[in-house]
Amino acid sequence: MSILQGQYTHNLPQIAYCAQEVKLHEEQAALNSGTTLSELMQRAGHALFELARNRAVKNILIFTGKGNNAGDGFMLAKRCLHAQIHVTVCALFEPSLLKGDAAEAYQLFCRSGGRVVSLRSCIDHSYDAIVDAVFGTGFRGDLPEQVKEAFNHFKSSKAWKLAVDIPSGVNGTTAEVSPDSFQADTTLTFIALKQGMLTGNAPNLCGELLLADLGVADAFAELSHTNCCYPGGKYLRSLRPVRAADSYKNQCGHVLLVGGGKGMAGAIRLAAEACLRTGAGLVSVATHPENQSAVLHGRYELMVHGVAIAAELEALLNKADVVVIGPGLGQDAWAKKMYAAVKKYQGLVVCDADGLNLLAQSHLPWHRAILTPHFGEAKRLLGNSTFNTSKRFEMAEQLSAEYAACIVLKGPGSLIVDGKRININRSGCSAMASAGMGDVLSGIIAGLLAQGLSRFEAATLGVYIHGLAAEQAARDGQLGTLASDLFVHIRGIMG
Ligand SMILES: NC(=O)C1=CN([C@@H]2O[C@H](COP(=O)(O)OP(=O)(O)OC[C@H]3O[C@@H](n4cnc5c(N)ncnc54)[C@H](O)[C@@H]3O)[C@@H](O)[C@H]2O)[C@@H](O)CC1
Ligand SMILES: [K+]
Repeated sequence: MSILQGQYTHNLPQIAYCAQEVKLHEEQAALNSGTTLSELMQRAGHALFELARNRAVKNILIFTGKGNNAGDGFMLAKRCLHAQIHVTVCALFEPSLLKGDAAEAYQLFCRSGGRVVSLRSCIDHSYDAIVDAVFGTGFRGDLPEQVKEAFNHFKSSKAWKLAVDIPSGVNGTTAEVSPDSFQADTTLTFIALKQGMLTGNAPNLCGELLLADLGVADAFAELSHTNCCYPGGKYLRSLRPVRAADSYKNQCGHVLLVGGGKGMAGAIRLAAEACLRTGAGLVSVATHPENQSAVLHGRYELMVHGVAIAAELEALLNKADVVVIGPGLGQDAWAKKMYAAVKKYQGLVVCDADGLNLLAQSHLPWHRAILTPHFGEAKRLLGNSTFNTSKRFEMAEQLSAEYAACIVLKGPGSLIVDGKRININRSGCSAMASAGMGDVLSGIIAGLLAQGLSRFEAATLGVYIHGLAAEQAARDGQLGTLASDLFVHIRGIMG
């Protein structure tokens, strides 16, 4: 099927752009491909129509806005009229506000016999599909009240919900999400992936994500810039360390995990076991003397040291290739002594949990570290910074610059930022809100670092393995997924 016949794909590219970048270059990309923006709008309408037809939609409601996103909606509506699909277009803004290609699309719809209606006249009917053609790449800020009212009215409708380009309410550049945004089952996005759709709460609002490049992908890629990648599973799996047949344990890296304050043996044990399962050759634990036998119990591959004073820890640090600090560490005097000793360590460090909370008290950079904050920890690390912390990209980039570290900002669509490079992880539930999940992630990343992966690779592959293992564990049908349920899956994914 050619582009002109409305092609779209489930195979998403491994690169994403700011929504502004798409807006900036779409016209030139069209010209360089021998076409026009008006033709692109027709292609967008055609792709939407093919998608609706493949779903055997019979009775469709389309909400329209005042920009070109609405133009795509009118193109879809016109095709529905011609195909004798019952279509209702509810204009949430006066059509007289439409300009250029969108105004022309509206005229075409009217000339085909279409009429727009108000929200009041469509709320008492039911539809098998509801389409959001209100805002796309031009959206900023919060949704206007009449748009919220329309979306809220159909919130519990069982209709299939399709977002045109981006669900209205999602900022395609920053990933900020307005309250009452459109909750799509499917989003058909155009030309290129927009980074703001891929992280935080935005992926939940997009539902299944499809792409129609409208035949201008190559021209667009030549014109546009991005430092944001969206690596696929095949690439990520290619990063897995491979063990030579004649290797021995001392060649596979030695990780030292520091944590487990009084009465908190579980977190460090989870992190240490994740490290073993990811393939680290030797795994040592430095924990409060009270926890020594609890951490060792049942996992005799670990070397567990009860450590009371900094000098004991320093001796262990000298033997380690990679250090993890934070799981179950606490913030008492013992924890502060351990943290201070690790902060002086010159090698690679993964810092999580209370390690991050102690770091937030000093705000000192940590070269060679990977920091793995969730949203709350990230806010603490940024202190009294006044910028809007719902902007995930800015937040992660600022953390990376301030701490000179690689940042893993956890959450659905985890962001991995190292200097100027940004990855968005594809796995949906890398930071499931259950006890111990973060500890397992820090252990996986350290295990990968120990086997020679770069910070960026270890963080990227680590988040992928963790997310995939969590998804697989959840699919097993347990009531709640336990962090330790991930272990068996980690082995499978590591191959
Ligand atoms: N011919 C073209 O230019 C093409 C455009 N495309 C579509 O056009 C879209 C982009 O079009 P536009 O640049 O017109 O942008 P939008 O259609 O997203 O709308 C922008 C309009 O909404 C207003 N607006 C933004 N945020 C608002 C808020 N919080 N409250 C109230 N009003 C707000 C802006 O002032 C502007 O009038 C894409 O997402 C895509 O769907 C595609 O069809 C490809 C071709
Ligand atoms: K939309």
